Order: sequence, then structure tokens, then C-alpha cells
Amino acid sequence: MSEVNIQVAVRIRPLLPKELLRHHCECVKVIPGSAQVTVNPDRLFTFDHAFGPSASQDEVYRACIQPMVRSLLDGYNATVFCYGETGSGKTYTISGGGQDDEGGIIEHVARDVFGYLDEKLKSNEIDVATVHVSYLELYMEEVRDLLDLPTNQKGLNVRDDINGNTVVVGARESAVNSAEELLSLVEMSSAARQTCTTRMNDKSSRSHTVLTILINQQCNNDSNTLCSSKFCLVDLAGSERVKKTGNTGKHFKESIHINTDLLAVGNVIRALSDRALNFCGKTRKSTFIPFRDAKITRLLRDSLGGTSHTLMMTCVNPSSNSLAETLNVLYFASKARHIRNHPAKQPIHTDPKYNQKLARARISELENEVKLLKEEAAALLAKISSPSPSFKQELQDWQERLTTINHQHPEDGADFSLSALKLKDELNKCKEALTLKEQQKQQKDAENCLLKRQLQILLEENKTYLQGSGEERKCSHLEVRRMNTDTE
Ligand SMILES: Nc1ncnc2c1ncn2[C@@H]1O[C@H](COP(=O)(O)OP(=O)(O)OP(=O)(O)O)[C@@H](O)[C@H]1O
Repeated sequence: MSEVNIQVAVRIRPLLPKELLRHHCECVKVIPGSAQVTVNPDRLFTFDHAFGPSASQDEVYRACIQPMVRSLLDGYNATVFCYGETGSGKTYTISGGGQDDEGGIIEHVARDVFGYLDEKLKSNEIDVATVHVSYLELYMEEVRDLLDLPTNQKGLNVRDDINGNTVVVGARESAVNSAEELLSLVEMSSAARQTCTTRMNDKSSRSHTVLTILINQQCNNDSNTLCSSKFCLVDLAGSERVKKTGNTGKHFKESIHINTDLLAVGNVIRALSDRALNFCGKTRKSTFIPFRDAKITRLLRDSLGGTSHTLMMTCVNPSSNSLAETLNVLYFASKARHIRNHPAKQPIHTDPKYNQKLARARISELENEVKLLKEEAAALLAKISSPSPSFKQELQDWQERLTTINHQHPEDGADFSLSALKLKDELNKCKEALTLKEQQKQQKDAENCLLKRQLQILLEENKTYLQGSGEERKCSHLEVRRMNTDTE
């Protein structure tokens, strides 16, 4: 299987009118005629593509996305994901908008997919073609279906299928017959996306979105060849510093979730990049890739280090006010360039022996994971030195539940995967319970310490009062008795 590196493009947006009014300076520039970017005063980064503030939507699409649509129609999966600070132009690049209304990547991809399919049908290269779309939103670690607005508030489950692919259970896949139909469906559904106004962006996305265009092509030849491929267009929420956005309350909580997810994406990129570099030095060692740390990284599994052609579109705000964030984003983008994918046409297997073999491999992988999780649980339990009897009972219950899950060893890999997921969920609950109990214990200790100190002072005072009047003595004794009861 051939290897290709993830392609990384950088797009620097122009300074916005409000930034020009406040006299912001540009601190990042593209070196003309190259794919290099300089950041003041002396940092240089090299990418596969670099676009300055004057680049049009069409120019960006033609240079780096159009070739991916061609290989999509040849049966390869493709992914574009936009990454960058809040307000850096991710949604503009992927969905379009703004005053020029040139149309973003989604619009260009939709038109080309139907255009190329038409060409293939007319030239009898294929006999049948179908296009479906799914549109998901990840909001505060919950997967919501943007195509199913009535039940959109309900979180969907994410799990691995028998081939180890991540699937979202119950996600709607709508059939579309033209680019216009696809675009109006996306436009309507996007209205339900979580957004808010922050100091950094008038319409800031509070969630990640994953739009998937699924294509099936069929030739009615002797073997009825079927070819299936998908294009994932991912708009990640932007990294943000709470101090700069001024977010509070609900939006503050959203910021924490966004930053945690982006940290998980960063950790996956770092681990995959390290694995690729180790391999170059001929000292290949197995590196753990933490895909399971967040739902967004699970959904990006095939795009990062998998079988897809992937482009990371890194969006950058040129203002010197964003210098630290820009350097951070460019640093991660350079790391991502090391990641190797293994693009392959998606095989459609009907051989039961092949599927059994895959299931066995998957089960042993999951068994390993369960073992690691159990060790993690044991370490956590050992951390609590003197639990109360009720807490001890609670921990014992957790342990029993973990053992039960491990003993349920279904034949089918998909069910086993579900068990491993339940285990992870329960472990997280266990961790939360432990943290809460530890916090309560610490709080109680601090309160007790304070009360003991007050008691000591009262005892001292009591000694003095004993030499005073009878009335004063009575009060002091009562006070000491009350403090004693409180401490108990
Ligand atoms: N290349 C560009 N040309 C002109 N205007 C742009 C460009 N890129 C972004 N903008 C404008 O910048 C503002 C912020 O862009 P956008 O909302 O796409 O940022 P974002 O990275 O998606 O932010 P968030 O992560 O907060 O959702 C918008 O007003 C958008 O119209």
C-alpha cells in the first residue's frame, strides 16, 4: 500500500475592518511564489500550500482540493479539516459567506462531484451513481444530527464497527440528486449549528461540524463492480483564550470543551508525527495514538494516519495581537505534515472468512485496551488511602461492574467494542466520583482544622474566664460544647 503525507495548507485572512480601525499590524506573511510563511520577527514555516489575504476561494479550491475530488471519484476517501484560532476564517473557508459570497469549499466540492459523475455516466464509465450526505455537530462532547432537527438535541452514540471503522449509530444519510439540493440541505441544517458572539468573532462556532458526502458508483458489467467512497469536510471550532473572548457562564463551559477537544486533536497529531519520524530513523517503536480521548479524534481516525487523502487547512489571523496563538497553530500544522496516510480504495468484502479474521484481530485489540483500562482503575482505587465505609462499598461496586463487563466476552467484535466503550464510560464516572470524594475530604479536613484552631482559642479564653465572674464562665463552657459537636 502506498504512503502519502498529509497535505497542509495555510491561509492567512485579511485584517478585518474593526482590526484596521484599531490599527492592528500584520505579523504573518506568505513569501511570494513559495509555500512558506514568515512570522515576525524571524520564524519561517514551510507547508504544501500557502495563501495570502488576497487569495480567492476559487484559487484555494483549485490548488489543493480539486485534485482530491478527482481521486474521490476514483474510489478513494478524502478529508479536509479546518484548524485555527477563533475568528481566523475556518467557517469562511469551508462554508463561504462574507460580502463577496464566493462560495466555500463545500459549494465547490458539491458542484464538481455532480459534474464529474455526470461525465462518467455520459461516457458509460459507470451505470449507476448515488450521493448521500450526513451532517453531524459535536457540541460539548455530544454528537448531534443536523439533518434530523426534531431530535437534534439528543446525543448519538459513537462506536467501532467490525472493521474497526468509527460509526455514529443512527446518523441520518439523506439522498441528494444535485449540487443545488445538497447545498440547500446544508444551508438549512447549518442554521441549527451552535454559534455565539464573542469579543473575537461576531459569529463564533461553538461546535465542530462533520459533513460527509458518500458516493456509490456501480458498473453493470459481469461482476457488477461497486465502488464506494466518501468526502469528509470538517470545520473544527477555534482555539480560544477565555480572557480574550470574554466568555462567561455557558459560553465559558463551551470554551473548555472546545479547547479540550483541540488538545486531543493536537495529541493525536503529535503522536502520529512522532511515529512517522521514528520510522524514518529505522527505530520504529509502537506509539500509542490516543484516538479514543475525544469523539472528534475518533471521527477523524481514518483521516489521520488512515486510508484517506487528507488536507489540513490551517487558518491564520494576521494580527500581531494573535501572535502567540498563530505560532502555536503553525507549529502544529508543521507537525501534521509528517503524518503518513495509506490511501486505498475501499474494498467491499463478501467473504465471511475475511470478516471473521478481522473480527478476531479487533477483539484482541480491544482485549488489550480493557486490560489497560483495568490497570488504570486499580491504580485509581489504590490512590485513596483511607476511604469511609460507604465510599469503600461504592468502590467495590465499581470493581464488580468492571469485572462483569470483562467476563461478558461476546463472539462478535462490534458488541465487544461496545463493552469496552461502556467500561471507559464507567471508568470516567469512577474517576469523577473519586475526584469529588477527594475534594470533599480535603474540604472537610480544612474545616476541621479551622474548628480545632477556634476551639483552642476558646479553651485559652476559658482559662482566663475561670478566674472571672460565674456568668462569663457559663457562656464559655456552652460555646466550647457547641464547637465540639460541630467538629464531630
Ligand atoms: N479570507 C477571508 N477574506 C475575507 N474575510 C474573511 C476571510 N476569512 C475570514 N473572514 C472574515 O473573518 C471573520 C471570522 O471568520 P470565521 O467566522 O470564518 O472564523 P472561524 O475561524 O470560523 O471562527 P470560530 O472558530 O470562532 O468559529 C468573518 O467575518 C469572516 O467573514
